[in-house]
Amino acid sequence: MKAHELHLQQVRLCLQDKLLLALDASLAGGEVLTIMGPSGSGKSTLLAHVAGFLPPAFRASGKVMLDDEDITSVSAERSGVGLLFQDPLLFPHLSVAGNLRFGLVPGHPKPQMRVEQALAEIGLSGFGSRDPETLSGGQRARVSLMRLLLSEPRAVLLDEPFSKLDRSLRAEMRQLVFEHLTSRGLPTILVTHDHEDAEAARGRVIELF
Ligand SMILES: Nc1ncnc2c1ncn2[C@@H]1O[C@H](COP(=O)(O)OP(=O)(O)OP(=O)(O)O)[C@@H](O)[C@H]1O
Repeated sequence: MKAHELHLQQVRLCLQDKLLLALDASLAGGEVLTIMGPSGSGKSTLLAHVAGFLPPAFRASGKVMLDDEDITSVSAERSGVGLLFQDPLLFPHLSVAGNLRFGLVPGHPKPQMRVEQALAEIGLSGFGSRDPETLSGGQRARVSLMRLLLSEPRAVLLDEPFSKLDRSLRAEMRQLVFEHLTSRGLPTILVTHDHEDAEAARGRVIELF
């Protein structure tokens, strides 16, 4: 599997002409960069910028490069940047298998087989026809992760992805997420308030102020 690289080149984000943050960072394939900092320091805004949907109230300079491609202001859908948030956003009108199939890259040669395999990879074989609401929080989180992976992203942004999970599930989910992302060579930016997340990510930590 090809490893990708993500480069934030002298990225500066301003809100009403006031500098919110300045960041210069390169992420190799499989590397997780953790961003921490107090509420309002700009963590989610940074992710929004990398995902290409910076709200109009902000001004940005610098470049976001994915491999050799300039993806500054390119939407995540088009740039191949995958997102995982606190709440697993599964479509309620689709079955678990339907949700996974939705993530699958268009034109996949064997969608049914890939979805079955994906369910097995997250320990949910036989759950394909279930409604997402009938799953536990941890099961929904795993489906959400797998749907992201099936879309074959080139980089991933995680915004507090474990904060809504029970403490007991958090460690398990952290391990699963980081194992999958690093083994696929995906550069990842993790935003979190939780030092245990940062430890599990085993990468650099940048603190915003
Ligand atoms: N759409 C917007 N328009 C104007 N200002 C905004 C907008 N979104 C966020 N802000 C402001 O930008 C600053 C950074 O917000 P941001 O959500 O990035 O912080 P954060 O570090 O992610 O905070 P938290 O840890 O609470 O999620 C805050 O002062 C916030 O009020």
